[in-house]
Amino acid sequence: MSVCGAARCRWIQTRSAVSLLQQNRTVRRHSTGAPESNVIREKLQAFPGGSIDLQKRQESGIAVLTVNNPARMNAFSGCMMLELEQRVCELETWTEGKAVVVKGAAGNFCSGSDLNAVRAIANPQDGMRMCEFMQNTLTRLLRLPLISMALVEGRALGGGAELTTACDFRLMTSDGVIQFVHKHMGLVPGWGGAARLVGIVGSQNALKLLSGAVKLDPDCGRQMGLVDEVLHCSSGEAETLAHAEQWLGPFIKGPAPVIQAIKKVVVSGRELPLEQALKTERNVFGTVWGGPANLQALALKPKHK
Ligand SMILES: CCC(=O)SCCNC(=O)CCNC(=O)[C@H](O)C(C)(C)COP(=O)(O)OP(=O)(O)OC[C@H]1O[C@@H](n2cnc3c(N)ncnc32)[C@H](O)[C@@H]1OP(=O)(O)O
Repeated sequence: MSVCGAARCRWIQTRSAVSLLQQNRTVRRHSTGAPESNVIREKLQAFPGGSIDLQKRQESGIAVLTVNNPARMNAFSGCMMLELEQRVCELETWTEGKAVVVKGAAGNFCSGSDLNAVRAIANPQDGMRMCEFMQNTLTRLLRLPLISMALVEGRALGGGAELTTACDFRLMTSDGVIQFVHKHMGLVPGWGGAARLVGIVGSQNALKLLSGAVKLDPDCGRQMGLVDEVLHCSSGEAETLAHAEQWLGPFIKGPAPVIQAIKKVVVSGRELPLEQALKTERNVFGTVWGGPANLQALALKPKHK
């Protein structure tokens, strides 16, 4: 990414954090004086491997974000965590976009954080820094003005299961498994997955999934409300992705500014206290009222002229 792009990323990150939840007013600093986020960035940089690939399809307005580290079942290396932040940043400024599909490479979703990296930074301070970094990135992913979907083929384990909860929808292939394996690792979710899971399935179900480290198959996932659709397709990744894009079809029909506005009012309704959510809704309404799509729709209703 260019320096300009990186600066814009930081600006957007700051702006969205301030405008939406008014969090992080002060930059926490390490004893060296460097911002905490830079301390963990340097540490994560030391763990290479894999990539986070982004393909933006201008014609459909759908982006495909791929967690790509098949030799380690798509586990997140440190560099991949940093790359995810960059990719999310690119999506934040994609004004023509409507949706993003998050998937794993080579028929698996993601096996969480790379256990080699975890081992090397296995102290509470670095653990908390890494979690804060991933929480920020996944919160930004969930707040994108794009409709997001986790497409779970194969396994979504640990941090991989948490990643699925940072999307608006979850689709699973019939061989898919979502498992919050943290308990088996002597851990709890730390990338915001527990908080989001409670929001999606309720505290009773979340407690069962986390304390039982339940291997959730697609049908149980649907019953619990974690999974929105099960895809029964057998001809490989491309066909599965095509099915997922087809599923998104009705929700992304229409102009990008309207789809993005819809997502924005849902995010504010989901996250903000009512008064603030209502204010945001008015502001977002103002961006589409009298806009091209609105005027075009009015022109198609001659009876009401
Ligand atoms: C945020 C907190 C977290 O995410 S904690 C991490 C949670 N994740 C885990 O505990 C998953 C650990 N992995 C496993 O249990 C198994 O590897 C799973 C994914 C079930 C696959 O088993 P199986 O089909 O037998 O393959 P395998 O074990 O031989 O794995 C293939 C190669 O991939 C690697 N791998 C897998 N997961 C990770 C991981 N999270 N970090 C680092 N490496 C991972 C395995 O080590 C194995 O590599 P290699 O072929 O032995 O070099």
